[in-house]
Amino acid sequence: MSNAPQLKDPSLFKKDVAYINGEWIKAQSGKTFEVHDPATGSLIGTCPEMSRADTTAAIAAATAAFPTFRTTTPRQRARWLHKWYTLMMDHASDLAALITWENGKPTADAAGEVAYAASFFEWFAEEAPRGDGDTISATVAGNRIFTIKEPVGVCGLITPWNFPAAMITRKIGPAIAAGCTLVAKSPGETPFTGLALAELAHRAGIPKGVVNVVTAMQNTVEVGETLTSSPEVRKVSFTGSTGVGKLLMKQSADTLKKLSFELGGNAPFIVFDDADMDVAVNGAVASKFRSSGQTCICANRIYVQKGVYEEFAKRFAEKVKSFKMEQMGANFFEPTVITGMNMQMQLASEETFGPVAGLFPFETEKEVVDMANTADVGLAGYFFSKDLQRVYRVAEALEVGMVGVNTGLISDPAAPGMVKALIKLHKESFLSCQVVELMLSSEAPM
Ligand SMILES: NC(=O)c1ccc[n+]([C@@H]2O[C@H](COP(=O)([O-])OP(=O)(O)OC[C@H]3O[C@@H](n4cnc5c(N)ncnc54)[C@H](O)[C@@H]3O)[C@@H](O)[C@H]2O)c1
Ligand SMILES: N[C@@H](CC=O)C(=O)O
Repeated sequence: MSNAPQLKDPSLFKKDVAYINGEWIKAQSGKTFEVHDPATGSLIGTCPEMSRADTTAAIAAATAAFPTFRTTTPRQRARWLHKWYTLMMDHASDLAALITWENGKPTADAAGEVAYAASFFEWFAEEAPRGDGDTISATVAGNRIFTIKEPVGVCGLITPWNFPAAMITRKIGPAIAAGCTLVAKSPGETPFTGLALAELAHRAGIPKGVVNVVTAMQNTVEVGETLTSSPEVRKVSFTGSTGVGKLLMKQSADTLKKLSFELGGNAPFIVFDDADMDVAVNGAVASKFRSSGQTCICANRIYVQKGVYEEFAKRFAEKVKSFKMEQMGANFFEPTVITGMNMQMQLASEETFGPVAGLFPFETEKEVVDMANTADVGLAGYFFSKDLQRVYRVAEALEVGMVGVNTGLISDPAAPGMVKALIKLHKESFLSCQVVELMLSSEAPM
């Protein structure tokens, strides 16, 4: 059975070509790889199996484009990003259809991803003109120190299949805003969405060589080695598994690259006795089952205080039972809730990355914070409580980069990863501290 969508604009579906130096080209070897619909296993199409030679050509294009692109005004780069954002929204239904086709996520999730992905271009268009330096008092009387920010250069971007659009745009947005050029390696399982985005970059008028997208499946390691060993590539930004992150960091050592990594998670999700039960149940559903439980910031261990454990488990399981699968089949795993978990079980220490929710009972705040902090990774965490003092205490005690309080959704283009950035208080009051990382070089004295 084929789920091939009828696109309103079929030219967004790019088969057998990738985007280098403003042109749609095949792999130099002529080789291709197959991409399959994860729902049915049927063939979607083929993509170029790019190699070291193709990646080197893409790096050369980005290197040649950089001297001119870095001198464009931030305002002009903001316009390009805005245009790209508008084109994404104009083609939102086609992009969502491509995402569902190659990734398998539900159509509502795919539509949400397109809006989220486009929001990175909108947000970084607004940031582009604000990459100013500082004025600092010097230690010598009468002197002042000025700093300016410069684009770091060619960026190598590597992204995963679980967000075929959003993980690419969250890297390209800041790169373009800062005046960097780039080579993106899209995920082998879901390359067509990234290629459709490249087509929209072309239509937005982004100069040739600024955005290059290479595709590979069998040659993934070779492409990664080329990006990480190239002296022309000044920064690598990677989202994916911790194991591959470690490898890329080692490979980048010889050329001393700047690195930004978003790696695996194992988020604790804590429901205290005093939580608003409706908010907590809805938050757990949103955090655990968004994108079928395949997000790095998914609730992985759901800790529920004993006083509300039974009620929470019943209401949460009822919600999950009411899910309607768009189709059933061998490639789907039914959303599952497991109660009575303990810390010796595998789910307590491993990222599940799927639609399985394990519920752990706990008694005291100290006990749950200790359990939450046993993980060897600390990407995100969530908790639900109406006690304002507990909110600040627990938010600071959790050893994670992002904390959601009374919310299960913390993805936001304005929230930097790996920083305790987002605290959403009960009754919608909102506290946040933002550290915006544009892809800029270290500040140089004027
Ligand atoms: N922190 C985040 O924002 C975030 C987002 C999505 C996924 N993830 C994590 O990623 C994992 C699941 O995604 P995955 O299985 O696609 O991860 P993965 O690390 O296998 O793949 C991610 C990307 O890296 C590429 N890749 C794999 N091996 C490579 C190599 N040797 N050299 C260069 N590139 C290589 C893949 O082709 C893909 O494009 C989970 O652990 C998840 O938590 C994290
Ligand atoms: N980093 C992602 C989620 C990871 O899978 C996000 O932006 O939400």
